[in-house]
Amino acid sequence: MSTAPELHVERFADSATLAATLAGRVASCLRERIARGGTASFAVSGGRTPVHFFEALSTQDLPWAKVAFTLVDERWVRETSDRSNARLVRQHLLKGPAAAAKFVPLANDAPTPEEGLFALNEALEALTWPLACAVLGMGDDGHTASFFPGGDRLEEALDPEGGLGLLPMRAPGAGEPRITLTLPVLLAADALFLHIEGEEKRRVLARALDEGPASEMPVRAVLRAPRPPEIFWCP
Ligand SMILES: O=C(O)[C@H](O)[C@@H](O)[C@H](O)[C@H](O)COP(=O)(O)O
Repeated sequence: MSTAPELHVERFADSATLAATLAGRVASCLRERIARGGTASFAVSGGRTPVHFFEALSTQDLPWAKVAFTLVDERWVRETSDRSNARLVRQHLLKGPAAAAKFVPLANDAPTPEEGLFALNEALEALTWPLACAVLGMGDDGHTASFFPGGDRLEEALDPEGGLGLLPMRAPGAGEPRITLTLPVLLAADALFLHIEGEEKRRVLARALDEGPASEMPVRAVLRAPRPPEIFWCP
């Protein structure tokens, strides 16, 4: 895989080994922040990739009652939908020791993300900002979070000086309307991880590391940040 020199790619033999290591890293970030400030928060991505990681994280030995977390992004669907990232979190992460953490979902009963935004921003005040860490995923189209190619608010979401932490997003490849943390909020985290699995994602990452506009493959905005994410990959 060709990478810019400053990018650190950790390769693992399989998903279980990757999950255990990433869960340990996230737990260390949280412990460090709790030691400094008493509480800590993080954000995770949804999709299909993070199931093993969620399971591994849920068993970490942490003072979970001091932890609050949210999603990096969410599809604007009910939690009964199997497209709901909150549903995935409740099934695979918010259980065992981790059930003592506070989970702030990124969707509510409002008909649209625009109408739900105010209440979500209020709910997010329960988190400790900036985040101790955030774990991103990546789609085959080069999106990360809900930074989709062709996203109607992509420019705003990727603006390093943007004042908003949470934005609705609609895009041709996104399916439902989405809601997403913005780039500055993610980059402000103490640590940022990009978790990808499989040969296709490896090829997508290689393309993203080439020159080209971030609007075409928005994950580039993260990869080109002054402090890029640590990349976790397995076949
Ligand atoms: O809600 C979402 O879709 C995600 O948070 C999204 O950004 C995800 O990380 C990628 O689409 C990868 O998804 P997969 O893990 O399903 O490939």
